[in-house]
Amino acid sequence: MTSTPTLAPYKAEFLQASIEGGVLKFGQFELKSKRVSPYFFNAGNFYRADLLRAISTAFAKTIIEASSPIAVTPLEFDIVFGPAYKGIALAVTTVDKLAHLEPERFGKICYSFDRKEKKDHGEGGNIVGAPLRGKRVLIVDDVVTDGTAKREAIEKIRNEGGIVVGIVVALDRMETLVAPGGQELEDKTSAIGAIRREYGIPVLAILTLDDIIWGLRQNGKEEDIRSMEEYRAKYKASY
Ligand SMILES: O=P(O)(O)OC[C@H]1O[C@H](OP(=O)(O)OP(=O)(O)O)[C@H](O)[C@@H]1O
Ligand SMILES: O=C(O)c1cc(=O)[nH]c(=O)[nH]1
Repeated sequence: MTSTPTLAPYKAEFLQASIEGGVLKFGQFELKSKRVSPYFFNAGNFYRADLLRAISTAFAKTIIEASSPIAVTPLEFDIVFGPAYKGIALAVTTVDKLAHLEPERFGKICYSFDRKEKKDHGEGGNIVGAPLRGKRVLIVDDVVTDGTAKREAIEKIRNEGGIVVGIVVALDRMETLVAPGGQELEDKTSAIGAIRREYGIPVLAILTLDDIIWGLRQNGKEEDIRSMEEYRAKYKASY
């Protein structure tokens, strides 16, 4: 069984803020897939200034790392796009944080997000923020469950003439896909792996299930560690 030997300080800080802020909870939760999980990451709970700062810092640092000129394939983008609703705050605050941390490179980076329902009066349309046509777009969001919301975002961006260059999520749950009816599949592919293959784009995460288990081992409860390890052994994807 794999486990992260250590975490970058910004990831460890993000993990700690997520637990302390009640964003990452342990117990029993039914997922969108109908699977019962011993943990749940509710990005809707990042509503307090200090927590928002923790998540935007973690997104910005993950993006800065991936776009470093010394990375194998540096991520290059013009716009950070957050799918409605929870992605909106993530995109806006991440752009602000990128510009703050690296003003030379990211001082003019833009944000954009979609409306869930098209607006047919005033300025109209279904995109708010920077126009996407001809621009390289990086999607940020909380988690990937089955990938439906990410596929919809990709289609919307492409329909507006944007070029999707990658996705960064807060958490990679590292688990296998589930059939629409909730049945387990023989195939051990993850939703993130399926998106990577289908669109040929990088999908990065600030934290993974392995990271959370590593963090719990430092100062978590024995029973949480046990149920998380059992869950990982049962559902871990092969990617
Ligand atoms: O479908 P996936 O790509 O696997 O992602 C699952 C998404 O679904 C939820 O958001 P939802 O689309 O319900 O919108 P919300 O932000 O308004 O809650 C959740 O917060 C994820 O972002
Ligand atoms: O699978 C889900 O429904 C899901 C899991 C999770 O950890 N967070 C979330 O918002 N949704």
